[in-house]
Amino acid sequence: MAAIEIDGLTKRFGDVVAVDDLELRVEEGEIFGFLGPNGAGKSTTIDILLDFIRPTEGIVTVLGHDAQTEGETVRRRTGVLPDGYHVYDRLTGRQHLEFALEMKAVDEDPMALLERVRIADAADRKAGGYSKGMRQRLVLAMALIGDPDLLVLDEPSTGLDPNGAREMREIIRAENERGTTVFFSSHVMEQVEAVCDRVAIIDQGRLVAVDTIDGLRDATETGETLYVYTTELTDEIVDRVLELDGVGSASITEGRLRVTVDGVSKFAVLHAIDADVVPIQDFTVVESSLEDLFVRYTNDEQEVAE
Ligand SMILES: Nc1ncnc2c1ncn2[C@@H]1O[C@H](COP(=O)(O)OP(=O)(O)OP(=O)(O)O)[C@@H](O)[C@H]1O
Repeated sequence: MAAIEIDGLTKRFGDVVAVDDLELRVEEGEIFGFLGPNGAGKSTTIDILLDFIRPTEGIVTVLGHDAQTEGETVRRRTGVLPDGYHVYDRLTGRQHLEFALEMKAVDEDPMALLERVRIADAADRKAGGYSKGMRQRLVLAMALIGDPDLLVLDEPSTGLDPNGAREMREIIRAENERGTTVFFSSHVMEQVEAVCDRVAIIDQGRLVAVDTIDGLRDATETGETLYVYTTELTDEIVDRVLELDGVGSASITEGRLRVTVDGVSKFAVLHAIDADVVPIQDFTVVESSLEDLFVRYTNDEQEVAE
């Protein structure tokens, strides 16, 4: 069964089309990345999944329930870490959980929940003194009450330092291993890439790609990019490099020679440049990044729209 099934979803706010005929299927047990630049329609889609807002058109099914007619069941089985969340500065972590458990009439151990998000040692400290990452994890602990089948995380890594983001990813993975499907929205490819099984990229409300991380990587420029520092750099040198075997592209970028290599060893290309074209002083190698792909997909879409 699909954990989330979105079929022909459109949401208009007056003249603004926030979501445009979106089709998406998230399988049970996946960590699914929902990626798009600011304003792409991510929050709107999440709000529709949880029936906080109603679609203009389309059908959304969450955990086998129609999001619109069975919104309450969907929300009961889903844990949500919203983009804008709030903690009470004067309450401790433990008090937050005790309060949330009472509200939901669930009998669980607050400490076990705090342990799952790795802030049990701060259970009796006031949340006002927590770091941003700890506050966020406290809200996540409240979302974990009742062992949800689906976790919806809206921009969970935004504003966290690299350690905080890594810790968040580890917690997400651990929850996923307990059997929870995770729907993870972000506008930063790097954060999604590190944790998700599959990724959908949306832009201006439209789906522009959906694939595994490896599949997306295959769709990017294959191979690697070399940045080569040479004793001399002219258009003629670039033309000569372009003629070498295995060179996909060559150009001058920020005073360096930028070369993409296809199907041959980068050392063969470097050797040929050094021996036949121009002496090499130094070089760096950069793996083609998914961030580049993301920028390309979303920029291309903008060009199409313009
Ligand atoms: N209540 C609303 N009324 C009018 N326009 C809205 C409303 N909510 C969202 N929009 C518009 O819909 C589009 C999609 O917004 P949405 O918040 O879903 O994007 P997002 O991908 O979540 O962006 P962000 O990463 O900035 O949160 C934007 O153009 C936004 O201005």
